[in-house]
Amino acid sequence: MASMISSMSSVKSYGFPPGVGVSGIARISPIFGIPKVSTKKTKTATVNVATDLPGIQSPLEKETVEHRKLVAWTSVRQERWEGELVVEGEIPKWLSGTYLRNGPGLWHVGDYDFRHLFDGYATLVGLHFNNGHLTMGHRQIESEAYKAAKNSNKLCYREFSEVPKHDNFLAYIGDLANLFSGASLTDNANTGVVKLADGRVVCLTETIKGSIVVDPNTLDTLEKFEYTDSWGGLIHSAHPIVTDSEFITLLPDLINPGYMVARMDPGTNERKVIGRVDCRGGPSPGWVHSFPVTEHYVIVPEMPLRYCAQNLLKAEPTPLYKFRWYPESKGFMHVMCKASGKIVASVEVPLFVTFHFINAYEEKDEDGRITGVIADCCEHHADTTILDNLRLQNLRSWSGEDVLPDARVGRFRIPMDGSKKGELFAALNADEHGRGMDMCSINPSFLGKPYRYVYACGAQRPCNFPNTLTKIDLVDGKAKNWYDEGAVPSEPYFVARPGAVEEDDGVVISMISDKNGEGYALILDGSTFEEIARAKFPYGLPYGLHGCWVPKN
Ligand SMILES: CC1=C(/C=C/C(C)=C/C=C/C(C)=C/C=C/C=C(C)/C=C/C=O)C(C)(C)CCC1
Ligand SMILES: [Fe+2]
Repeated sequence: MASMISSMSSVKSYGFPPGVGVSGIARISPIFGIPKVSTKKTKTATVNVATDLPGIQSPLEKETVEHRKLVAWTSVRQERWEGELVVEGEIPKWLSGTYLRNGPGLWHVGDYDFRHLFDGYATLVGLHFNNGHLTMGHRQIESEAYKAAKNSNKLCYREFSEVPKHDNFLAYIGDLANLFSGASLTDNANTGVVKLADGRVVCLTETIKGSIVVDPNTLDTLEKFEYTDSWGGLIHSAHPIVTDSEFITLLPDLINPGYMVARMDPGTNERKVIGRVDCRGGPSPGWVHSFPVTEHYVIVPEMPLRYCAQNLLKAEPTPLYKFRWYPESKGFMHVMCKASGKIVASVEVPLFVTFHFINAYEEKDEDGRITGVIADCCEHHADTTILDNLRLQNLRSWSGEDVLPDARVGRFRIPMDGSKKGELFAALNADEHGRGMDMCSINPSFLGKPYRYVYACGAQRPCNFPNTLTKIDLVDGKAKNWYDEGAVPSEPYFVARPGAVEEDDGVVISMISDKNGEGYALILDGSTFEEIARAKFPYGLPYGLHGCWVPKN
């Protein structure tokens, strides 16, 4: 263990209560009153050693960990760590910058266990690449929700499925009022992380207040990202479109069912409205976890899995949490012109369930006229079961059966000739990626343009969660798959080689939780999809959702 940590290994002190570090090098903060972690001293550095940590996991976690060593679904063992990793293989020298990955990594407060993957308090992991060397750090995001839970040892804000318990009826009524004002909603920014064109790095979730600026180098929580406009709203898409020139976001309107599409200029905190889409079905807007854009259009999906005000008010989770499946309300895809805000197409499409759009682009005829829009997503065959699969109990208690619902690259074709209906079909035979498909990335230079390659998590069955990394060639309809038996890889993230011409010239970064309870950073060649390097973490980390790349300088 110690041999993994070079003399550069250090964890800086940020004024946490005194931990167990020696000489001011290693300091950790026990999470929520959990006993302190032991450290061992190496010849050159003090490191936090991740063995034998009584009490570091909650009772339920301890029980399940005994059955299976995988730590993807167990809380992060300490608040922070930082150090250099030993690299096996060779990291290209051109890979210079930081890969940040965010996700819900802490699923309990005191003795209370959260129930759903999406409930956990945000754990930010940074992989800092420099001249072939790799330093890793992780730390908890200091949201109000996290700090309040830490201070009071109980849940204080409404998370994805968890609601604070009320001592009496009056407190319950107060909480309902706070729900309408947004005061009781969480700011636990546990879903993604983006680098804005002006250099700020923001962690995000679906509550607007859960937008938090972090330092990509130290992983410090810097400040809340406050919007200076007066659009208000409580929720937005967790995945805004962020490039070096644009930031586009979607705000569902739960009162007059629809969506506001807005942009924000670099260096500002002010969203400016591009336009509005009125819903065509249902009593409420469809859940918009993400949406795609083309060069000229914003594509607004209206999924029959819709926000549900009644479920928002409930104290106990419903089968679909804050959402409801309304098949009779149908599904629609709307196309809005970025420049004018006008809706240029709005079509009914077959029922669908998707959380992650992959990309979209415009189809043109031989005269260059736009005839249609293609929008690709990770589509769950119009089946909401995946939400239930992502309950922690299900993830932790896998018995070896094949229980991961099928998913595919769902391709929407939206005609631009005024037709009323659009199509939805599989872009390739889903057996190529084991009928598992989610957590995707592309070469960001191809955003909104015709493209060929998708990197995602696929499946080698039997499994209960996507357990492979897959590179899909949408032109040949073929996939290359990476698999490590018993391991859970997180979203593969493509970083292009500077000066690259080919779409897949670059590397793919993922973080793996392996069957022994350990974890490593994995670097694959973007073209061959072969491993080129890996670097073991000091201990396995919890699963994470989405990442971003922050180039040096
Ligand atoms: C906190 C509140 C909400 C929060 C919603 C959140 C945090 C939603 C997060 C959704 C994510 C991370 C979806 C990811 C999907 C991944 C999949 C399907 C992977 C599949 C693998 O096969 C609201 C619900 C907005 C309500 C207010 C309170
Ligand atoms: Fe997501």
